[in-house]
Amino acid sequence: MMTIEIRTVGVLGAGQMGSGIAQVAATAGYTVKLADVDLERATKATSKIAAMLGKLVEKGKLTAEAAEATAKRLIPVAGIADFGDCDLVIEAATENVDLKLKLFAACDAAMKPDALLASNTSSISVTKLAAVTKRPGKVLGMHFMNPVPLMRLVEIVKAVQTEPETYTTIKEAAEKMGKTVVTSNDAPGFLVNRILIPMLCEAMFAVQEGVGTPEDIDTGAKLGLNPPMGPLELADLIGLDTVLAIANVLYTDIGDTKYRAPTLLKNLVRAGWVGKKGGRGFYVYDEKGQKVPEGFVGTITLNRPDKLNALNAELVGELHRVLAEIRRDKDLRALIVTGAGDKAFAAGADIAAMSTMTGPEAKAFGELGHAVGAQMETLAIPVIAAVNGFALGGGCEMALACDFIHASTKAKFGQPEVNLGVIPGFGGTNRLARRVGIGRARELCFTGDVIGAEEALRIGLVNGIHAPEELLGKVKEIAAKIATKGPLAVAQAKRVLLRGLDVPLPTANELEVQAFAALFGSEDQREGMAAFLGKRPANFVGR
Ligand SMILES: C/C=C(\C)C(=O)SCCNC(=O)CCNC(=O)[C@H](O)C(C)(C)COP(=O)(O)OP(=O)(O)OC[C@H]1O[C@@H](n2cnc3c(N)ncnc32)[C@H](O)[C@@H]1OP(=O)(O)O
Repeated sequence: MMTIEIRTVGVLGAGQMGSGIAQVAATAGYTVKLADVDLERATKATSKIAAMLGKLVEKGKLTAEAAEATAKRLIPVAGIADFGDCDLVIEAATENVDLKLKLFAACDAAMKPDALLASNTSSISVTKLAAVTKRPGKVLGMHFMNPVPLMRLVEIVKAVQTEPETYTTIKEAAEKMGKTVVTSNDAPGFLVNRILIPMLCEAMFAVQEGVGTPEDIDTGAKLGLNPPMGPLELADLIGLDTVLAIANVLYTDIGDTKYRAPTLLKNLVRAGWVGKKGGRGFYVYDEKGQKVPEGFVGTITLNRPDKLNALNAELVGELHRVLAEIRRDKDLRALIVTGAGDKAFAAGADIAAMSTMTGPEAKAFGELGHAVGAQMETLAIPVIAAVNGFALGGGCEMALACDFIHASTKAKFGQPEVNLGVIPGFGGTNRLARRVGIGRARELCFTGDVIGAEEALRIGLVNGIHAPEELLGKVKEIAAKIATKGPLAVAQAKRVLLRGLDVPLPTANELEVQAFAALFGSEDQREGMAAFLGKRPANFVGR
């Protein structure tokens, strides 16, 4: 039987997999028609692929001419109806059997009779897909790995109906795309997932049964077996919902309980913790998808909401004690300070308590406030104020003692002590002047004016403002980001920035040189630079 010569490839689905397939097919010299639910999505994906090709040119991995020619071969189309002249269509839609059956029937109706039809499915029976078409002999599975341009494997899955010529033609096409082919008969999970999914589930059973922590299981697998990634990290990357769906296919279709999904996996998916794409799975991820070490960010909440968290000696003393404890905690990498309730960070020192203080008592109270400020400034870890409402008087001063401030759009700042016949006593005068400049500090301290979040942002008192319901989440993201950096480096940066304020510039620069040099030879310096050169994320340990 004659087989078709492949010149034009249709790719259905412009997501990560479909775009990757379109890229490698166009790079191999095929004309590629890329379709999704509408032309806009297909066009966006095509532009993204062109940008990706541009990056390869920048890195010297592709010539500008080759990138331009490849981009020209990529044609976004409105939908399946445009696949009429395609010699091969590769379906790369969401892993949903009903959807794929519908798309297969639609492709079959739109395509010329001798064209071949492949699915990128990772688990759905290709035999079942072939059966809804009028060309079952020309159907097979073409399971690419993610990310398609980088992963060398394509798993070709023969449906029961697949004709030998179809297999040969597709194998040649995959090889022309630079892939190594392995061949699987149509069985649950095919080859790769039949091996992979039980392995990932076994790692999850180990967590579920308390055999080890996710970190130890992944480290054990990486260092003991040498894969680039641990099983739980990989499960998070694939998506726990996808892992569960494939595990369910294996269990249902093979019928052996050894393929059952762990309850832990089901619960994580029920919670919406589907891995990297959802920001949380076995690990927590920041907005860039970088793993955030958990337990490294602490939060102190000023908790006296009925008095707008006004700072009496008891609360300030407690704050001092907790900060001393935090100083001894070797695991923490960032600290957040915020206020309880939705109205105040802290509305100042407690006026009722201060109203009866003698001069010496006020001195002791002021010294206690200053001791807390000094504690926060000299902690090795960054302290971030999340100002959720009023930060007046001592409240503003506590925020100023933090390394930097983010605030809710509802926040209000001020040093209104002059209204009470006193002045700021917890460091407000000088820290405010250092933060916003002497002129603005003078005006705020002399008038007792209260300013809103926008103005605080404008004068540089706060670094960012956020919707009230988003404030803590945003600050946690910043703290989590800091927690992924080298703790020794962050500590030195904090120390030099603080001490540099009090000395002449040449001395400050000398401090910087000393701190810079002191970091060399640390485990973290070696790890950070090796990670950059090895093109992998760094794993800092704080030594
Ligand atoms: C060193 C540091 C020094 C010297 C200082 O910090 S001096 C204090 C500087 N701060 C202030 O002057 C602000 C005082 N508070 C206010 O002006 C207002 O409370 C407010 C504008 C912040 C909010 O007003 P409002 O929404 O109307 O709320 P209330 O005033 O009714 O407050 C609710 C309860 O909290 C008590 N409160 C508020 N701030 C303080 C404070 N700094 N010290 C003691 N108690 C405070 C307030 O009295 C209310 O209590 P109750 O009356 O309900 O018992």
